[in-house]
Amino acid sequence: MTALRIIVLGGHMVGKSAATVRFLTKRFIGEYSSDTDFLYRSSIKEEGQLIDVEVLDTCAKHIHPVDEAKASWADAFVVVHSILSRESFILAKDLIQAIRNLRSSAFTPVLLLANMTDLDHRRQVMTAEGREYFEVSAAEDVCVALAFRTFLHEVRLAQQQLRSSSLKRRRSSLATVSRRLGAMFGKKDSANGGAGASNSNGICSGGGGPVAFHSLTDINGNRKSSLDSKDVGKT
Ligand SMILES: Nc1nc2c(ncn2[C@@H]2O[C@H](COP(=O)(O)OP(=O)(O)OP(=O)(O)O)[C@@H](O)[C@H]2O)c(=O)[nH]1
Repeated sequence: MTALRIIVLGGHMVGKSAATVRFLTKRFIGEYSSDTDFLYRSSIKEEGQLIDVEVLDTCAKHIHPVDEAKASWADAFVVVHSILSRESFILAKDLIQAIRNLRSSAFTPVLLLANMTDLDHRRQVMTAEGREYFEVSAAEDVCVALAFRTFLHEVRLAQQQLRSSSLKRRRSSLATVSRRLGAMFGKKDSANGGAGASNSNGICSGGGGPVAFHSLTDINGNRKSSLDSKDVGKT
């Protein structure tokens, strides 16, 4: 079984734990905790192979939410902010910079989650600004699983490709997977009676309007993929 280690980072009360638990629902071992870092272990099936996933849900109360030890422990990073808080968005960007400074690895996948889209009327952070990311609602379970699953999928691919140490081959393969995922979620969307759809900008929309925009960035801020996947609505 292959292991994958993920750290979830972000400001206070942005929904890190809610998103983590939502993703790991029915699989997580341990308790929901908001006062300390909390490590979840789970086995997730990925293309017929069981992956041992460890997710470290960090506590925003720490002065240094990510240090060298954590940065080198992790294979990948999920940075969460709330669309209701510009401050949390700025912190998310700072955290990505901190990860960049701490990591020695050339490839460090980062997933940005913009949480609390169910409270869109109170939005302070626009989808058009800043880098691309997934928009989710941990409370209403919108796009959380899609975001994590897509991320895990691409991280695994990148790891395999790194092993074969061909940068050119890696880029090409990521694009292929992106297309496959697009087709896969497109089918699911259609099977759900068109509950979700995405426009030409890749913004996913569920029954209630725009809910997700997604991509991966490496630690240098370079976009790792451009997915055309359709929103699966409530995943
Ligand atoms: N409306 C709404 N509330 C949410 C959402 N995600 C989380 N919450 C609520 O926001 C509060 C904070 O969520 P947590 O998951 O504990 O946030 P956290 O980032 O882990 O908090 P810290 O303890 O500061 O690290 C809780 O009351 C959640 O129920 C969401 O998508 N929408």
